[in-house]
Amino acid sequence: MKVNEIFKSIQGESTYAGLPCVFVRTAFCNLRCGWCDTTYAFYEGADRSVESVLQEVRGHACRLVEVTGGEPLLQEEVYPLVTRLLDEGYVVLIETSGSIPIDRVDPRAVIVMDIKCPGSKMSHAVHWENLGRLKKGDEVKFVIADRADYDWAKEVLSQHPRLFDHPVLFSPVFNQMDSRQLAEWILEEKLPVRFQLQLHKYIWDPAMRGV
Ligand SMILES: C[S@@+](CC[C@H](N)C(=O)[O-])C[C@H]1O[C@@H](n2cnc3c(N)ncnc32)[C@H](O)[C@@H]1O
Ligand SMILES: Nc1nc2[nH]cc(C(=O)O)c2c(=O)[nH]1
Ligand code: SF4
Ligand SMILES: [Mg+2]
Repeated sequence: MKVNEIFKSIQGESTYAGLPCVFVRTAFCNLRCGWCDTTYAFYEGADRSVESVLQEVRGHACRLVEVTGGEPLLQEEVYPLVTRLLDEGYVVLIETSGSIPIDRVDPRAVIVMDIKCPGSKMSHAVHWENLGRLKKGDEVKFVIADRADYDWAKEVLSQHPRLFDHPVLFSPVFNQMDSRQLAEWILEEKLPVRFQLQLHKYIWDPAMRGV
């Protein structure tokens, strides 16, 4: 499989945010979200075997692993990789765009699935059948670019109330959607969602580092 990078960091997203985590970032993506912060993974990647990826992950001595991308579910070998990681006792998160069927993923993995709002320009690619395939422990994320996305996400939630069986993350588009404004909408409207920031950007992004 084509792997763009493997690195250890503080998990910046989802209910696992704040935990040390090893990231396996695969290359290529079938979508082009207008606000994507990982365009460098669209084409760049080294050919790696499952075994060599496992070896590198083991070297980080960290029990939480996130497989992300690019779009990880595009790569055939991601499925056996995830199973091997789970067999070795890792907690495995999969960050996916929601555009690829999730039914081939080892059910022991935690799926963190975006539902792409119109502001991403990729709403047409939502694989709606995925919503009914989410299992206990999986999480859904709406990345909010503006009020239109916020209203669209509310509408999706009203049409699919079972989504609230999962953590529903509302995440502002970094440096575009005003975080305070999004938080105030959620509070004013008593929306039972989980507001999130991309924690890693507040730790390492030079522009965001507090003085
Ligand atoms: C880079 S994508 C890789 C995994 C998969 N392709 C996906 O979209 O979930 C990982 C996550 O980064 C988040 N993301 C990417 N760019 C962002 C941005 N500019 N602002 C906020 N979140 C962003 C999205 O929530 C996305 O789910
Ligand atoms: N620290 C850190 N946490 C993350 N959580 C999800 C990420 C992603 O790009 O999928 C990500 C990332 O790129 N960095
Ligand atoms: S699906 Fe993920 S990797 Fe692909 S363009 Fe969108 S945010 Fe970027
Ligand atoms: Mg990222």
